[in-house]
Amino acid sequence: MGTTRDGGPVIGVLALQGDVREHLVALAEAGAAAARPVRRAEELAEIDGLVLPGGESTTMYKLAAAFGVLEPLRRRVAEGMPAYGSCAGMIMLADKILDAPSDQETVGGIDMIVRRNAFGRQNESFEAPVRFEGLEGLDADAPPLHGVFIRAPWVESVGGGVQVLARVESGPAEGRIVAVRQGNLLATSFHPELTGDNRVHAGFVRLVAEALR
Ligand SMILES: NC(=O)CC[C@H](N)C(=O)O
Repeated sequence: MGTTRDGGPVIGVLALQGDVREHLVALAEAGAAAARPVRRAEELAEIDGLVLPGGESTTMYKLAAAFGVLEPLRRRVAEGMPAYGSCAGMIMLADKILDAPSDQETVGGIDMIVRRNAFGRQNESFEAPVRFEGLEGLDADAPPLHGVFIRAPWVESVGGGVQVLARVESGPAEGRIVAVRQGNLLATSFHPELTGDNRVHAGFVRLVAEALR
């Protein structure tokens, strides 16, 4: 889908709820030709890739269903449109979720089980360095990302086609998966959009550009 545009890909941010503005800024800084909010199915047809922001996934799901954007979004993701989800957005991209209301659905696409609010009360919000690999510009030698975790999910388990990009490196949650990639789909438990370090967004912009070729 999508057509090549001069100057780089056009990337949307699902703008139903959550930290939309921060992602728009990060995408613009990371080299997207245009970054625009997306609320409706028609707008979804005009983008080359989509970011699903951080926020609250139960609300995001309900609004996506109410705005009639959930099914079209599932279709475009199934057709191969690149997408990146941070935190609540990661939950939205999971094929299966735990500790969510029983009627909460996702867009899906990544063969993983994600646990909401997984880090528990004591560790509800915290910051930690995250070494990230498997995305252009973010190999094992790159300086770590500053991981901002806010009532964050973790990835409980992944299927065979999913690449693990980062794990928690110390503390009680050591070893837990916090970043993954499956094909054109990318997800992080944490919020690079809140840090001013746009390397994950730059990697995503490149991924979208490559998918257009
Ligand atoms: N910072 C976040 O996006 C938190 C995610 C939130 N706990 C949820 O379930 O959607």
